[in-house]
Amino acid sequence: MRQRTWTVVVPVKRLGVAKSRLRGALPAVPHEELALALAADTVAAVRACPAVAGVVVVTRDARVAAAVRAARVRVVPDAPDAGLNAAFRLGAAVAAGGGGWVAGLTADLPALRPAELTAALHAIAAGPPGVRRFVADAPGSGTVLLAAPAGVPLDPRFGVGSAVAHEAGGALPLAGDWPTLRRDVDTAADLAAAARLGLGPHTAALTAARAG
Ligand SMILES: Nc1nc2c(ncn2[C@@H]2O[C@H](COP(=O)(O)OP(=O)(O)OP(=O)(O)O)[C@@H](O)[C@H]2O)c(=O)[nH]1
Ligand SMILES: C=C(OP(=O)(O)O)C(=O)O
Repeated sequence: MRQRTWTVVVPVKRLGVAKSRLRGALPAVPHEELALALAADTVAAVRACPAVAGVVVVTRDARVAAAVRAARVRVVPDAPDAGLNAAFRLGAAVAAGGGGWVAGLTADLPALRPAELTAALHAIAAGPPGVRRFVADAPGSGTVLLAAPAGVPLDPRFGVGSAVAHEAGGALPLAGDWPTLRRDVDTAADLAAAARLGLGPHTAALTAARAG
């Protein structure tokens, strides 16, 4: 897919309350730095994907907004402040203005490789027309990516058990060997698994600081 036909929505929670299950995973690193690094690496990988025309980051956090600002990134204040799905809906409404495909992606994918995201987006666009698709996380119960064709509402149902919820809502699961896309980081064990895949530079710098 050579054309940039996708807008990707990435909600990021306020750093002080984000990724609470990960708190203490890197004892020498302030938790907010770790949460910020995960988001920064995720957004950088999305920006590097040739299929992506734009990124919409939905956040109330000024540090996140400052860190992700770059070409093709639009920061939208999480004005509803009503949870992850409300943030996805807001971002999707903004992204729909682009007129292409819209994808919602979680911001906790620090090992994400642009080539894997590109492959997943390509598979979605080449699949059955008019249908929402999702990519489950590594354990299979959650969702890392939900995609909707132009004109179809994203209808996000993220949260515990979201893979079942998305399928029940009519989205089709996408099979594919994309370990860095599926590797969301909720716990210290997830972070270790992501490190084995290869972390993006922001998160890698923090884990290196711990080692040193
Ligand atoms: N803008 C926004 N983003 C959110 C919100 N809730 C979660 N997110 C983001 O959505 C992604 C996936 O959510 P979770 O894995 O549940 O993250 P979390 O709520 O920060 O983590 P826990 O506290 O451990 O449950 C993370 O990258 C969060 O930053 C929200 O209310 N608003
Ligand atoms: C937000 C989700 O889950 P988790 O918090 O486990 O990443 C999800 O998978 O929809």
